[in-house]
Amino acid sequence: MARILLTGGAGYIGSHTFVALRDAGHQVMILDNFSNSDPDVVGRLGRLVGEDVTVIEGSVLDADLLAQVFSAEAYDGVVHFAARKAVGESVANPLDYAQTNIGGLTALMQAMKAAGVWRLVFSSTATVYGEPKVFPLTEDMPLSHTSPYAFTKVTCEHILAQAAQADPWQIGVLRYFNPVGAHPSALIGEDPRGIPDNLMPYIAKVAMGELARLTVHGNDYDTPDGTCWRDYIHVMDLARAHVLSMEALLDGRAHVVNIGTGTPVSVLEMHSAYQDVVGRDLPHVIGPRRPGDVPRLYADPARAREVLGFEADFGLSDMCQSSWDWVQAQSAGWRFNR
Ligand SMILES: NC(=O)c1ccc[n+]([C@@H]2O[C@H](COP(=O)([O-])OP(=O)(O)OC[C@H]3O[C@@H](n4cnc5c(N)ncnc54)[C@H](O)[C@@H]3O)[C@@H](O)[C@H]2O)c1
Ligand SMILES: O=c1ccn([C@@H]2O[C@H](COP(=O)(O)OP(=O)(O)O[C@H]3O[C@H](CO)[C@@H](O)[C@H](O)[C@H]3O)[C@@H](O)[C@H]2O)c(=O)[nH]1
Repeated sequence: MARILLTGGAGYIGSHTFVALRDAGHQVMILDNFSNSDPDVVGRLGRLVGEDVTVIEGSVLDADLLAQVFSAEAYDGVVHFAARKAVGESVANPLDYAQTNIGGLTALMQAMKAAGVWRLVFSSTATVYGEPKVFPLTEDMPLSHTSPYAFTKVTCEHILAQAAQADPWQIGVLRYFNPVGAHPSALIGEDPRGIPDNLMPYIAKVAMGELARLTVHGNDYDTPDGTCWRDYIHVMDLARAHVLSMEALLDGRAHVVNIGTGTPVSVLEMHSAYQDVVGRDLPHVIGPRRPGDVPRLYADPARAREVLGFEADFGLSDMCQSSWDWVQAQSAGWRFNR
């Protein structure tokens, strides 16, 4: 049993990881400023783990708060989710993204260093591979960036590598591919504000009748059906990867790994799989390409298997089913009464 702090633990991936770490027998605390999450998630996490959950409300940019947090409790490690993640918004507000994502990491690491807490799991992304030409993507490929958001994650990875040269850090970098789906209880899931940018939440809103139709962003890419390939990973699998990552660090095994399934899925294949789960046609039209999209992005998952023993359990229909259960539960409003 380890004592673990999750920054951004009230968010989409953090909340699922909280449950997975608790289920694995660890003691877990959350630090979150709720800038992109609903405080109601705290009650729902309490239901899932069967006892009250307390969240330290505040920012990873607050050095005084971080010093208090690390002096109040002897943590064995930290999983750092807290960040801003909207690519388009990062183009409009690059300074905010640098401040939260890079400044948040350095503030956290300074506080951890002062407290002698050296184990850190970091949320990275497939977007650090830039516009790759060779597939599947392996971890030794060069890093680059096509947005301020990606720049912050590439920079964070460099900072982590440099810090590990200077001090006895044990760091796990997880490069997530496309996380989707929700907890089978439908108590926690992804709750995008406004019109979703991402494919599965968008299809879910079409299925709910909240949006009229999916626009497929381009069908003239160099893929079999002309629509972009991505490597979608169930958030339950992703959450489990964090447990394995932290346990590897407790065992002295630092790592940088892709977390994906290794199976590319096109936009039209995703649309079709969601239709199968819902049991009816979901309207879609073909639109122009979305600026900045890369045609293909999928992982070589071999290193995660070798280093962490991680392999995805869930397939595309499980991902769609859990998303569909989640959005229906949200809409029915019975999530608080279960
Ligand atoms: N969801 C994805 O598609 C995806 C893909 C690759 C990487 N990531 C990375 O994974 C991490 C988690 O992503 P997510 O999808 O769960 O995002 P999310 O927005 O749902 O969760 C992030 C959480 O961090 C909190 N937060 C933000 N700024 C904070 C601050 N200054 N101090 C304290 N808390 C703060 C938010 O309130 C939120 O609860 C992020 O670092 C993101 O960049 C996400
Ligand atoms: O309404 C929509 C939304 C998306 N797409 C397409 O669906 C695919 C997937 O798009 P999306 O779900 O937005 O994911 P990505 O653009 O791959 O980006 C996500 O996945 C990356 C990691 O792979 C993260 O870095 C990003 O933050 C995260 O938004 C792309 O081809 C999009 O053009 C559509 O055709 N119509």
